[in-house]
Amino acid sequence: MTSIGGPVVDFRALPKIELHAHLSGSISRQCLHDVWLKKKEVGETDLQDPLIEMPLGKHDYDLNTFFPLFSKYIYNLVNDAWSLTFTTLSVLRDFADDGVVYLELRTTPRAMPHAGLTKAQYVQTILDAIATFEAETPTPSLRTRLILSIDRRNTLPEAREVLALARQFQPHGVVGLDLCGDPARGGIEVFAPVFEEARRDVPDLGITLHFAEAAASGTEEELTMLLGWRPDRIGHVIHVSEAVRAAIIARGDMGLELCLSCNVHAGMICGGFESHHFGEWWQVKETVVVLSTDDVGIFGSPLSNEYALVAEHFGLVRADICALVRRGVDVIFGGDKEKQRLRGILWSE
Ligand SMILES: CNc1ncnc2c1ncn2[C@@H]1O[C@H](COP(=O)(O)O)[C@@H](O)[C@H]1O
Repeated sequence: MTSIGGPVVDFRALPKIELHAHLSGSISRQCLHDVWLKKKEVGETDLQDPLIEMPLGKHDYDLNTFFPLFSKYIYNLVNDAWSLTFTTLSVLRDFADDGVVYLELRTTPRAMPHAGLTKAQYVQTILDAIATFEAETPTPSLRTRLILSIDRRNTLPEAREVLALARQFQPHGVVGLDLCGDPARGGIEVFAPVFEEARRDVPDLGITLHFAEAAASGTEEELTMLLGWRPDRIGHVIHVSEAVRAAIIARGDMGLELCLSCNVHAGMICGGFESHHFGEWWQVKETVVVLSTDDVGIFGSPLSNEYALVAEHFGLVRADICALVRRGVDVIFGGDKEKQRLRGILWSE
């Protein structure tokens, strides 16, 4: 709650939309611990307790220590249909409890050979968990859609497979395609044909790209190429030159998924919250800023807290906060009907 410059805002009660949340990074440590306990009981894991691996309260993972959390730990723990369903349901519950009413969850399709799960079954399992969650909630206010991610480490055939899965599952709740992964990994120009095909052949599939997250992925050459793939939204948007900034503005109505806590805790920007580039963008009329959590399980800041942070550090008052949330609706991938539903739910003032 805050009373800065106007009536108090209960940020948790404030209905919010979340457009940039990675499934595996959104799992709470307690939930990972519960999975671990269950697997330990039946002798299915030799992994260390997640609460030791990632102690509660530790959020200062930088880009070197962050990515291995997935490849070396979380992917080895969440490695079958049961744990995938269990963790997905827990993530949905956490977002709903935090007042999120529309969620675009993103994930990299991952085969689980040890459990006999293909990438298609991985996607299907998550969509089933979303359907179960919506069916079990008496008056479901949270609606969830899925974005499939291409990881920068993927090969071209793997990237093509992600697009094929997105097309296959589009009628069942997949609404977009993402490019994510370690920004230190170069060579992403190989994915150009995949994103070009998506834009050309599946125009109603949204495209969002991790953009200028690190100096290595913030070269003029890479960013010009990424803008050439005609994304609807871009994420992080940190290392941008004046020329790229102008190109983003000139595009008009580009969604900017900004993740304050992630960027500050991971040391991706210089300085604290008050120096975050949210301050440079949120009043730019030609773009649409959407606050996002990125990986709430790792960085520990739910979406309600991201709103509290911008109120505290950038002086947004209640009317600004409500306008910021409402504006985000323009760039969701969930279609006009969902936009209409959201406009009826979100606070006007
Ligand atoms: C700094 N923030 C970030 N930047 C880039 N990629 C990120 C990320 N946070 C998460 N991921 C990507 O999402 C995967 C985990 O979720 P899923 O298994 O796909 O659900 C990570 O392996 C990484 O590739």
